[in-house]
Amino acid sequence: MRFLKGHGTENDFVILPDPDGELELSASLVAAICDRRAGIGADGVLRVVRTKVSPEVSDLAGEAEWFMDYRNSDGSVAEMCGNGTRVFARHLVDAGLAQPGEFAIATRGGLRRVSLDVSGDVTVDMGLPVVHGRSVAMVAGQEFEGLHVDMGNPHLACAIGEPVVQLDLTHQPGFDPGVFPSGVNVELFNAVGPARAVMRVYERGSAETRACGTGAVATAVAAAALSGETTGSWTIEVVGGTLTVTLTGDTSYLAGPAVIVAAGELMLAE
Ligand SMILES: N[C@@H](CCC[C@H](N)C(=O)O)C(=O)O
Repeated sequence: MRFLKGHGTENDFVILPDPDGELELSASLVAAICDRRAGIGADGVLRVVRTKVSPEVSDLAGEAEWFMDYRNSDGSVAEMCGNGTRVFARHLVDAGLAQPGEFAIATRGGLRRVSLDVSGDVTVDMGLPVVHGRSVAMVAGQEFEGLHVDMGNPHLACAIGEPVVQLDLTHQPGFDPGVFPSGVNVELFNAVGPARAVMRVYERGSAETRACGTGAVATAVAAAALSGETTGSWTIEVVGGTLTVTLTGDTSYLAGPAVIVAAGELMLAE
């Protein structure tokens, strides 16, 4: 099986081209591929499959030729992945499967429009963030309150007082299962200046990652709310680089670099 490896601000993915949807991608195979010692190593897998042969999203086939089938590194399925969408778009263009410029990608969270610019940055229209109210996360024995933001997938973005670099994010934060019955991605951030935040994230299904695109948008929404704003452009510093989030009131955009770094043949099998 051919694979590629790519990342967006060091949120890294194994890309599996499977245009006709022939691959049986079990949770255990995904976990084996993402294993950083015994596999290739990644935060998740992006299966590249034609939308029309993907029953989950085949209704989107008229608008998007390709479906990003995203899996977390533990093999679980997620609705959306912002950085994954950007890396997926980069792969489609590099592989000649899409024209540079603007096009749509099908995800479980719906259609996402992407555009590539000459600098190499990829921007995704992430849709309108949906704010559900406040909830709490327990991180290393401390309780933090945050904003519950739905980006297609669930987020709890918490502004905290202590520097995020000092946090112990080794373990899955505690959360209210009544609020998040399918789990949650937890962002911890420091608002560090006008329209700028430093963020770390513990992702559902993947542990701490060096960036999370949907989490960056959730963080921008929570940081904007702190200063009574709902629109504007936010710089989100993540462990793996810098992302730009623009909130328009009607939708949100996520922009940043996305690169393919390797290609090869996968020897792992079920
Ligand atoms: N890294 C992603 C989010 C991936 C999915 C997430 N772990 C979930 O289970 O919802 C991003 O860049 O958005």
